[in-house]
Amino acid sequence: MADSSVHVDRNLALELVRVTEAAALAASRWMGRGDKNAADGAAVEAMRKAFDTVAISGTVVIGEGEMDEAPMLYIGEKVGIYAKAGGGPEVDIAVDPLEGTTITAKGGPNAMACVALAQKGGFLHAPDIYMDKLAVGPGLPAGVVNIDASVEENLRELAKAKQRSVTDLVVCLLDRDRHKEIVKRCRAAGARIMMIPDGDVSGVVAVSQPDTGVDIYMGSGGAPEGVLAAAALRCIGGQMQGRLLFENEEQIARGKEMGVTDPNHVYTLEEMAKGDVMFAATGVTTGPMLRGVRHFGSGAVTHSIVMRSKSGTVRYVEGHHNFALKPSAFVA
Ligand SMILES: O=P(O)(O)OC[C@H]1O[C@](O)(COP(=O)(O)O)[C@@H](O)[C@@H]1O
Repeated sequence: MADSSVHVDRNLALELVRVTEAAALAASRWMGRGDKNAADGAAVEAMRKAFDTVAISGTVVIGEGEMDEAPMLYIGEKVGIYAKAGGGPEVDIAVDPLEGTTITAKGGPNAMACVALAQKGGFLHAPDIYMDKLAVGPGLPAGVVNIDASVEENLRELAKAKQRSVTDLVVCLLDRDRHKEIVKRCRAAGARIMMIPDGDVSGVVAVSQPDTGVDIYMGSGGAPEGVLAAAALRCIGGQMQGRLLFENEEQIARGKEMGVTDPNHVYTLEEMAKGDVMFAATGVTTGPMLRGVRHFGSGAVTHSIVMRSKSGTVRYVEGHHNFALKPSAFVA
């Protein structure tokens, strides 16, 4: 194995942004056109192509599915300049080329293209099932909330740590029937709720961004999205716990193949995304963290974030794309 210090080269930050920009530009062409599969397909294809020019030997560990169900960016696929040639930094990659396919199809807020990168073995190999998630922002005592504690207890402890009342807290969760009980209990405790239609990567990340007003994220969503959110929180700060929600024996067997020995294990942030981690995302539609792609005939403007756990640096990048000089970015 190569020297781990070169695994996540800081110069890769802008390379990652190019990858998420490509996916976002392609997906944005499908905004509001009512076809979530076309939007997703365009993002996947553009992201896959963009990876061909990134100076890594990458392995997709969180991707579009198994090799037999996804033609591109499937779990185990090798990507990057050195993938075939050999050499280069060996890294693991987590992708969600379009986080918020339905949002994009409807022209709603908060869809984005995301990528995370870690040293080999850095990411939890999460099967494509649900994960129960609990997240709070930075600057709080370790273990202030716990996935095994009750909703009421978590709200009480969080309010105490923030020196506020429970009525000041905002809980973010996906608007799903399965969350009715959590919603009922949060409301009964006096907390306020922010329901999002989709896109729990940005829902979780919102706890680390004071501007969003979100204090805590609760509820279940995709496990792959949980790992991506964990990668982002490792960089931007915050606490998160996740528990895989296996629904049947088949899923447990699949989990075992992927290295999950205890189906009830509660994963910490570090267990989901450990070591030196980078996270990049480009907005497809506008949300609290990122502006969506803005098209203007001969070009487009993209807004991206890229961050790294080792340095804690968070960069926002505005890309001005000229379709006359870069026709590949113009994907109709
Ligand atoms: O819609 P479900 O089944 O509740 O799944 C929740 C998951 O779907 C999303 O809302 C959006 O996923 P897509 O991008 O695949 O549409 C994720 O952010 C979330 O983790």
